Amino acid sequence: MRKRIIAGNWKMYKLSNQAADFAEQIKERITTSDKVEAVICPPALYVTDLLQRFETSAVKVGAQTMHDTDEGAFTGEISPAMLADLGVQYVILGHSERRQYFNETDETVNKKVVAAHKHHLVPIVCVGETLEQREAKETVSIVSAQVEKAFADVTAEQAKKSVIAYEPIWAIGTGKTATAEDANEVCGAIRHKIETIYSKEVADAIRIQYGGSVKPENIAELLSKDHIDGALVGGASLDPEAFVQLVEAGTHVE
Ligand SMILES: O=C[C@H](O)COP(=O)(O)O
Repeated sequence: MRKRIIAGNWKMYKLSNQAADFAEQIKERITTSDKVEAVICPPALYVTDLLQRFETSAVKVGAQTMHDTDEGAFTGEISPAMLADLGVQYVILGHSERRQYFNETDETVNKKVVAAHKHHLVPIVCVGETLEQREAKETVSIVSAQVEKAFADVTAEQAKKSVIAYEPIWAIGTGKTATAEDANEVCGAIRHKIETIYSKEVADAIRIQYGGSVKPENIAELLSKDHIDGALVGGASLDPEAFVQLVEAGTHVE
């Protein structure tokens, strides 16, 4: 069975003392488990502090984005080499907010996925359709194309270690969740796409999360589905109690 992954994407929320309080509240409550891993992706400014606070905890730290080159004259950017140097293990790439507000494209996402693997960072590659695309029944073709482009030049061994987050854009921060059946169907289509690009072995190994208004109240049903290996959580991950409950669901749900 694939190890589940519950990742909190804090986006641009929390001041430093709030980030520290959160870490202190959860660090001893989340313990190492064979079934689930927990990742917090804070604003980049807090990465170092959280890495220290979680040093003896099972909670891992991820970044929300990065540049695709090791260094250079790119004011304001953070490189994969810098993240790896600090001990960051995960990086969210191609989140729909990055695509919408910061001009990220399938091509730039692909460069970042390749760069992440070069530095042994696990990419959480986000894909998802708009409401318009869903209504036009284009969901599977859109996410399949996003996956294909994101994984260009990524080896099978690297793909196996990757995480894909299926996040329907219309479900992000809206309180609307895809039904567990719909989410599972799309995650299954993504797994099938990975099988056609690589092999069944890679498709069986890669972890696919669902994201979009995931909360303690709806995570159990989502995790009970075959193709859903975890969640990428925005709003609910800001609350320590809710985050602990989400991770606990990862160990309890069959
Ligand atoms: O990265 C997380 C997603 O954008 C979901 O955010 P949300 O849980 O607030 O809907």
